[in-house]
Amino acid sequence: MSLLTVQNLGFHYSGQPTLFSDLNCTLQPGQILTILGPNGVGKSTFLKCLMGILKPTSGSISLADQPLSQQSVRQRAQQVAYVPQHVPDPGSLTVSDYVVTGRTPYLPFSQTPGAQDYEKVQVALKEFGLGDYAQRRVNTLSGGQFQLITIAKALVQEPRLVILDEPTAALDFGRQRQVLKLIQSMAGHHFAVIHTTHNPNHAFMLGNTVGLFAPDGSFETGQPDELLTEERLRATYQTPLKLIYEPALKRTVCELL
Ligand SMILES: Nc1ncnc2c1ncn2[C@@H]1O[C@H](COP(=O)(O)OP(=O)(O)OP(=O)(O)O)[C@@H](O)[C@H]1O
Repeated sequence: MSLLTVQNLGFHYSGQPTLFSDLNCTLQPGQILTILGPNGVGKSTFLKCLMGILKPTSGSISLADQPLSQQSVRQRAQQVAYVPQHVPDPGSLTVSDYVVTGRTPYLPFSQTPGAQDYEKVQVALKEFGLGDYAQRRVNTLSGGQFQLITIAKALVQEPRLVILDEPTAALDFGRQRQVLKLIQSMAGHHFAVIHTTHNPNHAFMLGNTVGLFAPDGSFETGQPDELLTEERLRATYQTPLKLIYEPALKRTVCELL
């Protein structure tokens, strides 16, 4: 049984051309799917279909063998956490009060979070080295700090699948590594993770599975070393680049020329 099964998925915005029309993939617990593709090809749109935010034009999505469309919002939220590219401004909440909203799918109607929920928040914040930020107002954080907080909120949701749309976009080099290591650690704890990135090196670093959108919207999955050829990456990004096997790293790196 797969955790996630996507079959023949298609989508177009009303009155717009088709973005993708036959997208297929499966995901098991502990698997990481790194999604690459050019700007505007439909990566975020695909993630929104997975979250039930957008209704696919065709095809099907099942979570733990149950069609996504038959699951309640609460059921879905207990299984899947999503960190969008643009998170709505949470105003002047403290970091702690913002992150604890990740516990909402587990709280009985109109019940406020308790001590156990806040403990989970502290654990998640410490994981990011942000334990001291608990009482800071969210609207006083930098863009990168806020991005980490949104991932911490997804973690306290304790889902089976974590979907992250460009989680490293606002992060410095060190924080990027921290998030990639966190993704690896989540997979090690049997979470499945789907994330998008514009850096092919993230796919080579994580290994596991890569999903590549070609400029025409076709989508293929495979092992990074097999799927990410120079030819495919050049065609994807319409730019000269080179793949080099780096023995000291024991992996391939992608360099722009
Ligand atoms: N609500 C909308 N209505 C109409 N078109 C939209 C809407 N949202 C996105 N699009 C268009 O759909 C296409 C795919 O957008 P999407 O955000 O999924 O791309 P992406 O691959 O995530 O891009 P990026 O890498 O730049 O974040 C783009 O051409 C975008 O302009």
